[in-house]
Amino acid sequence: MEANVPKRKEPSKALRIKVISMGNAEVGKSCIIKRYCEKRFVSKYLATIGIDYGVTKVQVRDREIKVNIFDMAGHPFFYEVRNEFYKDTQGVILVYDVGQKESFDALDTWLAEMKQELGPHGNVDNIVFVVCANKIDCTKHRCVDESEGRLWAESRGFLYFETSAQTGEGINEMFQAFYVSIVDLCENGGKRPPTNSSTSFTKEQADTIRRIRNSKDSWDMLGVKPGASREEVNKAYRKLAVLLHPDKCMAPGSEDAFKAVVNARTALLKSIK
Ligand SMILES: Nc1nc2c(ncn2[C@@H]2O[C@H](COP(=O)(O)OP(=O)(O)OP(=O)(O)O)[C@@H](O)[C@H]2O)c(=O)[nH]1
Repeated sequence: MEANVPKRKEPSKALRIKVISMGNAEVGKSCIIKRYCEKRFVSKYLATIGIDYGVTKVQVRDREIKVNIFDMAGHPFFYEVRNEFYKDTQGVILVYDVGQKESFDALDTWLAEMKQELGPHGNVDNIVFVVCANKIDCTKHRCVDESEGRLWAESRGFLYFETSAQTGEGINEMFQAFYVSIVDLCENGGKRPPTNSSTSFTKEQADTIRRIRNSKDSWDMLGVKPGASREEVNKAYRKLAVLLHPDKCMAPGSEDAFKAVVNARTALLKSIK
């Protein structure tokens, strides 16, 4: 007869993962990693030469994770060193400085560099990306706001966190969510699980909000030629209002974009005789 002894749960095998950091020089990649691993902040800038490497252990749910972190130098000079390290990566920490617009604009270039190095068979859909909007303690110099950063990240299915390596704000939360997503990915057969936010708005909505933000005047914002008729303005307005109405669109920045469109239409109708 079988003894009625509850089976002891086998501890899950430790998982080995590789993560890399990416982003322009001086945005705070090394400081974010140091803040998490060593609980300290280094105020003096010491440029990473090529690559820094470290190993750390973390616990996610009941699983032990051995993390190999490759902290990549952001300076273009180190491209030849970096390009060796993109392969076999499960997670990417993509960092920009909220006070430096170029570092935000460069995120696309970083993604392109990685895709190029992974080659035609490499698939970034099987990698967890977390975007860190870093240096949020420097409020006076901030020029990339939260909705802009969040929109960029979430429209690509990436995680987004506001961080300060200096104060520690957002750092633990960011790493925790990052590692949980990587474990989910590994347990999901290597496919990135959908984030809630990535499914709550469409690419068309995200692209439209970005276009509205970058428009140079009210005509441009509504997507009509200068001198367009009232009918053309109203038609363009209705299309945008349906797309961006706050009841229908959950994309970051949609409320501001909707208000801007309403104001643009009012201003144009006033000016058209
Ligand atoms: N105020 C503030 N300064 C920060 C923060 N994070 C990093 N810094 C400073 O920004 C500078 C650059 O930080 P690093 O972490 O070395 O930057 P990096 O992105 O690793 O740079 P590379 O190694 O050249 O790619 C240093 O002087 C840091 O002290 C932050 O959250 N707030």
